[in-house]
Amino acid sequence: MVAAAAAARGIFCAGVVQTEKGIGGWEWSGDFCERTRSKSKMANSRYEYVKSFEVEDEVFMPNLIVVRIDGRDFQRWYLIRFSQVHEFEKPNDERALNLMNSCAVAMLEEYPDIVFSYGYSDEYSFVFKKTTKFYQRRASKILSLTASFFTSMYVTKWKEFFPQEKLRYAPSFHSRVISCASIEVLQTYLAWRQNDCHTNNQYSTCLWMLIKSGKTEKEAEEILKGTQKQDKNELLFQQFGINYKNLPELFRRGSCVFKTEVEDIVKYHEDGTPVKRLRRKPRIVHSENIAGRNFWSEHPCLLKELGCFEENVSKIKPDYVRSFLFENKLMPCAWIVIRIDGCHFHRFSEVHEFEKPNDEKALNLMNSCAVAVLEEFQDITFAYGVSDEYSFVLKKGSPFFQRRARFALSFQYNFLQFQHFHYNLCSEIVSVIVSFFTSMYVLKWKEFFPQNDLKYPPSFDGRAVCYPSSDIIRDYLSWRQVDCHINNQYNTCFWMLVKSGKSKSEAQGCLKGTQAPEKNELLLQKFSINYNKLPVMFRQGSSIFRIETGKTTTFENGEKLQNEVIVSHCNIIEQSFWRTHPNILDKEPPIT
Ligand SMILES: Nc1nc2c(ncn2[C@@H]2O[C@H](COP(=O)(O)OP(=O)(O)OP(=O)(O)O)[C@@H](O)[C@H]2O)c(=O)[nH]1
Ligand SMILES: [Mg+2]
Ligand SMILES: [Mg+2]
Repeated sequence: MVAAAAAARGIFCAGVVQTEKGIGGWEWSGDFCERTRSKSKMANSRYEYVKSFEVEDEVFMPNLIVVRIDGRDFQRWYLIRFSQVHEFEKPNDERALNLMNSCAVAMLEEYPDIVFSYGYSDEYSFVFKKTTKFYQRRASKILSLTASFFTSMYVTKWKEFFPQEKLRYAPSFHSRVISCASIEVLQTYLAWRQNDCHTNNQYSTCLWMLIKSGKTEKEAEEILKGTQKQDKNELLFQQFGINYKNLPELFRRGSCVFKTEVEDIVKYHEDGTPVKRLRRKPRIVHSENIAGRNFWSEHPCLLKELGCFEENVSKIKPDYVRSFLFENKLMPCAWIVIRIDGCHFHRFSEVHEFEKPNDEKALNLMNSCAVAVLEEFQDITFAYGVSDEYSFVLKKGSPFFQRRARFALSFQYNFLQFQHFHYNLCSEIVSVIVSFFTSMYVLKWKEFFPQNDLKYPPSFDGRAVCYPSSDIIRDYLSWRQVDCHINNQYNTCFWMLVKSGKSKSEAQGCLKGTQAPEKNELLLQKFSINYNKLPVMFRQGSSIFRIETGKTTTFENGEKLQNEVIVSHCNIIEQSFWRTHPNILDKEPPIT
């Protein structure tokens, strides 16, 4: 396969690979209204074999699916804390918690398969109904979409909860799937999370009271070392006159959101009497024991969609907790691609009136978000984007800690630029990239569409695929560029025909079975369009990578060449591109 691909590269001309079969050796696999609306979606080219590296990650029945999202760097003290930068009140900021709750309500409104959720601090767990078929139960799709939609809501709703406070940088969340083999396991999971809420809240209440009373953080930590629950309650009462039980339920118990039936007035009769209907609406509840039999049995919808709790949880079994902490790892020493794709962007582009078939502003917005991703994550060496998708290539894996150490030595910009992934943790990498990208998309929207409001929050899904060699990673990228070309050529013809008065099905008929040269001919003859003169971004997609600026920065222990992230619209199938930029796939950036 690789040899075949290399042969195709050899006969590449003027930006388009021409073979007997067409562009990039692709063969037409079907005729559809718009190419990107096709059932198979991806073009059928000789590079298509790269799809065989994708692995299935279905969460099989009867496992219950829980997705937990967690704010990235909201707390970890060694990085700039999101909560500190935005001056959250200590230990609990009611506005921040209400914002989290409001996003959780939006989640339940958007995804009917989520039947229960529980959250405190910067985390939220979403429980899907036992029969869910959401995204064919594929773990990475579910976890990425959940993190993305939540992030989108968080950024969108920020102003509502923090009217005085500007978002200083893009918040993002990581997420993971916890699969619970039975309702008993789910019950333990919920008990575990609520127990954590209680323990953390009690600890941080004591800690911050001590700090506010004049102790240093270190002194306060020392005082609390080894204390039991009862000791902490005593400390609060004796020293600060605080009865822990009287603190707000929101802080002590966390919040759950689930749907209950409420009577809604839908309209009024002529005589003024209301017409009421029962509606299922998400409700926020602060229950003392969310894993208790009593609480669960009070809510028929939870019993129906998830099952009933046989007994109360007497002890949180450590073996169960181990399973909650388990995460899938990606293959070591492989190139990793994270491909993200806009969720239902066909609708999104219609609602936001994107130009057809290509909207320059929308593509530039995607590119700008991808640049931000490369600036944030040094481990990403290359990105390629087209339409509503972006592929991010992570450097062939060296161990996470080694990388951290190396970059710590050459510390050059601000801290934010030196965040790395817990290397092989699949859900961590996928969710963080998708979430950060989404955050950027919402934040940057006005910069690219100053006249148009975002009508609803966009979301993206993502997946990770490992490729063992740089030849194959190049074939992967070639596959995406061939796809870009095929879609663009088809869509350009299709929309020109439609704009000239043909119906969509007539346009489809005209293009049925046509090959690349015929489409170019059609554009030239009928519309005087030279396909190769169309904007290069539409024809070749966008590639993003770092180049050296030629400048250096001096540190105590040496010098480092500066680099910058650039967007380029070039042919990445050709050998010449990779020869000109050997750093991207072949060697690590030089550090002296
Ligand atoms: N008009 C216009 N539409 C675009 C543009 N970029 C992306 N789109 C739309 O986004 C869609 C992207 O294709 P897909 O990702 O396959 O479809 P989707 O609707 O996002 O569906 P899922 O990805 O399965 O959720 C295209 O079919 C277009 O309808 C653009 O620049 N202009
Ligand atoms: Mg899409
Ligand atoms: Mg797409």
